[in-house]
Amino acid sequence: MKKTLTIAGSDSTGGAGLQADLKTFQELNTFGMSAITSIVTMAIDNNWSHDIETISPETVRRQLKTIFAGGNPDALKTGMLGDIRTITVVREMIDHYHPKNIVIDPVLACKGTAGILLSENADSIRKLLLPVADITTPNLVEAGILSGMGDLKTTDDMKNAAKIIHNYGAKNVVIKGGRRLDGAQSIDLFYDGKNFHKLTKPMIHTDNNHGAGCTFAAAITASLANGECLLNAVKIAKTFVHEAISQGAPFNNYLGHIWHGAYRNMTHETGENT
Ligand SMILES: Nc1ncnc2c1ncn2[C@@H]1O[C@H](COP(=O)(O)OP(=O)(O)O)[C@@H](O)[C@H]1O
Ligand SMILES: Cc1ncc(COP(=O)(O)O)c(C=O)c1O
Repeated sequence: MKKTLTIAGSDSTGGAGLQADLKTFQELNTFGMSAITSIVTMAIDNNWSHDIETISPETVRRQLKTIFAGGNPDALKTGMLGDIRTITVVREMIDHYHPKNIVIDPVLACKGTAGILLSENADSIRKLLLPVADITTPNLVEAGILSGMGDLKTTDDMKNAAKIIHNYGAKNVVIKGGRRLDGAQSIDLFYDGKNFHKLTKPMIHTDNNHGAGCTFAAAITASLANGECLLNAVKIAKTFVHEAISQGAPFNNYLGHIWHGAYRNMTHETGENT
């Protein structure tokens, strides 16, 4: 049995965060485990504003010790992390146990929030986590922050940002253009330090996209655990999340969920990705 681990925050609505990760891990036939770093709640009486309560770094460390006591996972991902102290604990545990297949989803900006939620974490993610990442999966906003380039508007901007982020030590980078990049296609850009690959799917005109980023990174993680190469893992994840978005449903007036179970009913070729 292949084991997967997420180190991430809780989204009690079940769409994003560690809940999305665990569902995706299971859908892709891996045994999911989680270390919880924070609890996010959203306020219906305050325009769905997000509140983040962080779990103490020592509790995060104890969860990771508990998990690693069963042996290393076959792949792991990080999602929303508390603050620099949590990020430091995660790096220390990675240095101690040397797990393979590390996916860093640098969660700094959430859909449904006006601003950047965790911008102060950007520096520590850059310094402590990118150097140990087999792949990092920023969205367009996060790639702009991590690269220092600010607003990214074109695929050429994405290429330049990917190179800068690769130089910080991430072995591979996939920047999610998603709905933030204008056009009829949703374009993600994969960079392995030498070549660029564009991952393209038709844009879905929907607001039911909460959790898409978490799910994309979790599908990469599970696919790596299953022995796929990085490019294949990213292609599978693109198909997985595309199907999940296309079968999403509204949760309330502010939020629409994707359906993490959509991929299981597909015929499993990786689609038109190039
Ligand atoms: N409306 C959409 N139509 C098709 N694909 C989308 C859409 N929105 C997001 N995606 C895809 O979902 C994945 C997650 O992207 P995104 O939503 O930008 O991430 P995040 O949740 O981190 O902001 C990417 O593969 C992106 O291309
Ligand atoms: C715990 C948690 N992690 C991550 C995210 C980011 O979600 P998404 O995949 O939509 O970017 C959210 C968004 O609300 C969240 O609550």
